[in-house]
Amino acid sequence: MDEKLETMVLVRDAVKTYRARRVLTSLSLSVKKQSLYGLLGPSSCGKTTLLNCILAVKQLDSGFINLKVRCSKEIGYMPQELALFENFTMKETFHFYGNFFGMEVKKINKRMYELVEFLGLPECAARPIFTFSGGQKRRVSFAVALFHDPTLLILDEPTVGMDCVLSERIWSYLLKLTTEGKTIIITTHYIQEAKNCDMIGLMRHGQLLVEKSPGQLMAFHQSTNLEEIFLDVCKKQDGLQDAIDLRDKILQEKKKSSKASYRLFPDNNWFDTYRFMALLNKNVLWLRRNKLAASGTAILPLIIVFLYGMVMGKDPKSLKIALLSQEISYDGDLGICNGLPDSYFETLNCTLPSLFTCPFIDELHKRDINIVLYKDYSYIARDIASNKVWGSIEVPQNFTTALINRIENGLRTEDRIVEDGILTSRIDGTNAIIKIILTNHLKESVERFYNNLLLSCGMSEKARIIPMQYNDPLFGLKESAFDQSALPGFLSAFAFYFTLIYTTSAIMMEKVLGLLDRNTAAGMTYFEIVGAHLVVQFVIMLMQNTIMLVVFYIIFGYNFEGSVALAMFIIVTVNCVGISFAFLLTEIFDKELSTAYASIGATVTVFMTGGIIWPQEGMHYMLAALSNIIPVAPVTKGLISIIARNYAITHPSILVGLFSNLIWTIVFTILAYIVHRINKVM
Ligand SMILES: Nc1ncnc2c1ncn2[C@@H]1O[C@H](COP(=O)(O)OP(=O)(O)OP(=O)(O)O)[C@@H](O)[C@H]1O
Repeated sequence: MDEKLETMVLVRDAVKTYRARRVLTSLSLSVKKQSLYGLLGPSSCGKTTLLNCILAVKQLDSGFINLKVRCSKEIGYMPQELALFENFTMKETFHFYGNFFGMEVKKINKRMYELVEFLGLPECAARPIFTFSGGQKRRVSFAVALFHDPTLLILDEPTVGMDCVLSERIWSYLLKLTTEGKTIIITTHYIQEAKNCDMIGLMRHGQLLVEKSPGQLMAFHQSTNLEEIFLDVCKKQDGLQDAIDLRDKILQEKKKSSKASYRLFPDNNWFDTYRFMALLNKNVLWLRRNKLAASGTAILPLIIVFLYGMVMGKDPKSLKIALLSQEISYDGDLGICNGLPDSYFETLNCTLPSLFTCPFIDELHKRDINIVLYKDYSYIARDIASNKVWGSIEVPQNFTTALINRIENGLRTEDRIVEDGILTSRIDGTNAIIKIILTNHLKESVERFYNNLLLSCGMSEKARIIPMQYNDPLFGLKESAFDQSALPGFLSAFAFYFTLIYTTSAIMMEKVLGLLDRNTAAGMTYFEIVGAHLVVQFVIMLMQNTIMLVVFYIIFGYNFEGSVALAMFIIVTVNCVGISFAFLLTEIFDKELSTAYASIGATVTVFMTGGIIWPQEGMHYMLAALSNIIPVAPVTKGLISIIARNYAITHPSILVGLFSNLIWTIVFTILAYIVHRINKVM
């Protein structure tokens, strides 16, 4: 059989819907080997969708596609979008695709010079592509499709943005390629351009209206103007619209029972070392080219951990408290309390040298509380409202005498006198942490003041001691510090966040630019994308984890009881959850912004449910039960066990965390793969 008459691409009864919207309706098309096939039609008629289905980037709902190629290497695809790494130079771009297709370096260079010359591209191959003009960028994209000398070329509007001279050159080059054995499918809006094609397919509303050679079309419609012919064909289709609608209805019914089938590339491996290495080099090169993003992977963790070390858990200093003492006259300062001896209580003997307001104030000063004297409560209320003071303490008029009376008379003290000897405080509740800290300081100050007072009044130590003794904790620090105890939780949440944002941004960039589709059409598999990103991500996450551990435990000196290697291992498992979740998000969303919102939402959820900001024991009981299975939450307990308790990997709290991370990594990866498959069909 004459090879030229053999069919290279055969599409039969292709039906494709995007959600409920039908884009291809029972479309059949056949492209002969070594021919130039022009697929023409108005915008949105479904040309790109058809090409994507031919390239197996998308799947038909029903119908049949057969390609006479042995592997994806035999196809060259130029998408409508640029689909180029614009930070790469032209040379790097050609080398990436050359390596991707397993070409030798010598051959890559030879091909590069040929194409640069033919397409009139800038001589300086070392210039990044973003410095090129729009037309030059399109020519680089065209060159990429031709680069590995494929047998079947699929070009989606290659001449857009090119001047008529260049466009003419490209058409004659394409014709020359067909004489050299190539088959070409080309889409264009410029209908007249297609007069050079061997065959023209006129598409409208997802259907192929006509499939004839330009000569046949012109003879049949007695016109040399393809645009006129196209309009003529469209008018006839409009006349037939009712019949077509009826046929569509029948087809819809048929579609439910028929399945799509493909005969594509039998030897398209799920993993190819050339492709993998090219992708890996590309990821490394991308980091080298994007110095800002690369340095961000180190600077962001540094900034965040330094901020944590400098901000979290530090006691608020010089908090102002209003003092309204009816014992001491208001004169704007605390001069009346000046001159207290250092060993005040030892010389006091329940009386002099001053009123008891003063030693109490002294205790507050020792805790860095700033006392401001007031003469009237209305001023205090005004200043609390405007945040000038954090609360108030009121000292009754006979505070000193009432206290002495109470100490001397014990249980016999009258109620009225007991009341006169009681301090009243009112702390602003708008900031819960300051309220807790101030209340604690007040309690400690009163306790110490009262204890010393009892001592100075000669009360025996046995009677003075409060019936509670606080021993050192078994684990953790004696002085409970929020920053120390919250650190394991923050470590795991940060590890999740850093990997999530890096992975989502790297993949979304490629997706939005159309690079994922271009490379998928060129044979790149899901496993190769994931693998190549994992290798780079692994190095980055080890660096980020090391930065966090070094800054927290060496520079800031937080307490670390357990094994650093085990902590690192646990954090790496959190990274794995972050990466797999990132893959899922990038499959679900098409826009970078949506992925960013989802990443922030997920990180906030990890912070809220991981017992980091507030203990899990305080959660709603249903959520508290769920927190044991929410991603990352269980591992926080495991990290606490390592960092504060020096437990081994065999401890149940650590095993549960590891198991949870393993399960979530697997679940997210499987879900990402399922959504990836669904996206092809949708
Ligand atoms: N992923 C998608 N989800 C939903 N609708 C889509 C999707 N891709 C394309 N469409 C819709 O399908 C229709 C056909 O789109 P397609 O890109 O195939 O048209 P086209 O003929 O190539 O148009 P143009 O010449 O303007 O590129 C359009 O209405 C488009 O909005």
